[in-house]
Amino acid sequence: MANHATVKSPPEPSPLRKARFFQANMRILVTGGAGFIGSHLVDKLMENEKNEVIVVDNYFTGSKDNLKQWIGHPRFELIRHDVTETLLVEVDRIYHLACPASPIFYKYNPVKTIKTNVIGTLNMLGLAKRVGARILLTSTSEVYGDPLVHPQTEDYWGNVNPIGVRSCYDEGKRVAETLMFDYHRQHGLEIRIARIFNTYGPRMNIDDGRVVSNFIAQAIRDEPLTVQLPGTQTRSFCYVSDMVDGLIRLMEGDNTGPINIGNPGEFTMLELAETVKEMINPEVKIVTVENTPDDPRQRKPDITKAKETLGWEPKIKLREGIPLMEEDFRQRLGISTNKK
Ligand SMILES: O=C(O)[C@H]1O[C@H](OP(=O)(O)OP(=O)(O)OC[C@H]2O[C@@H](n3ccc(=O)[nH]c3=O)[C@H](O)[C@@H]2O)[C@H](O)[C@@H](O)[C@@H]1O
Repeated sequence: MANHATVKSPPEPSPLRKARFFQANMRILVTGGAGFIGSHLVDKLMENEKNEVIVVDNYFTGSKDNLKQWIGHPRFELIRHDVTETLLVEVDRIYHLACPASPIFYKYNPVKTIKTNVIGTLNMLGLAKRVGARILLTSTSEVYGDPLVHPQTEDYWGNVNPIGVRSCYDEGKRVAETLMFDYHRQHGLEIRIARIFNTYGPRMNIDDGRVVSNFIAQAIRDEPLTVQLPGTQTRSFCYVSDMVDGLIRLMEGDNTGPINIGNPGEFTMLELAETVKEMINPEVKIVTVENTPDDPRQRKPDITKAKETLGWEPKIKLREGIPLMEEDFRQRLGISTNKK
């Protein structure tokens, strides 16, 4: 038998060995990641090349448009999914944001809102337990209801109407917090709870219905700014990049929370209207309109805990944030300036 194998060429490496697999250090799920805060959080998480980000969203208030910069990116996945249904994905971190946040939208289908907060959070906790992920819930300043303590500290238990039109959201988030702590105590889950105070910035839905987006859109469209009565009610507005920074610090720190994340700069709604008028359209009218039931009269976060445990405090003042949002709204509305 002739031996033909005189010169042996090395064996071809298998296609699997040639392929360069992406190795994520951290696989992160963001529920509600196509929404306003969610999409800014995704932008920040994607900056880190070691992160792989999976977004689930049902697009009720979120939009693919907010994530168009990432669609097709090898470290990014987008899944149309409603958190009231179960989900199984292998992840290390879960940022659980999914829930409509604007009163108009969360009151539109209150039963669905409470299902999202209760069943949605149960499903995400079940997932966290199964895959051993750390989970962060974005709760809300609304858990304080119409607060009798001012500013609000995390140990204040709140003043919430359990049967009011806002309770699908307020009580829903309160149950979500309870579930988080029960899973923590009963199953040893790693949990984080952020209590988010009114947040604003680019990508808010133009017809979202919340006050900053309403006033900015109205000023640009030259329509009267609608201050809901009495106009002396207060809110404290946090710019979205500060919020995202706080959420990531909370997730990666070692305090479970709850921790208030918000900007303590407090304004009445009349002051906000005057500020928007002065900065965007000095000619625009300010009118007063009826309010909705159970509107909290005052709200301002005490952020001592965030400062001490996360080394976090907001950087962007309202007067710095408004022009950034104005620019985004003008682009989307296709209105360059008010003055002809
Ligand atoms: O913006 C947010 O992050 C919060 O928005 C809502 O809370 P709320 O404070 O009621 O938000 P807005 O609807 O923006 O209302 C704020 C105040 O502005 C007033 N408002 C609203 C809209 C408007 O056109 N004019 C106006 O004066 C309302 O009466 C209220 O007193 C949600 O319930 C919170 O969960 C969410 O975190």
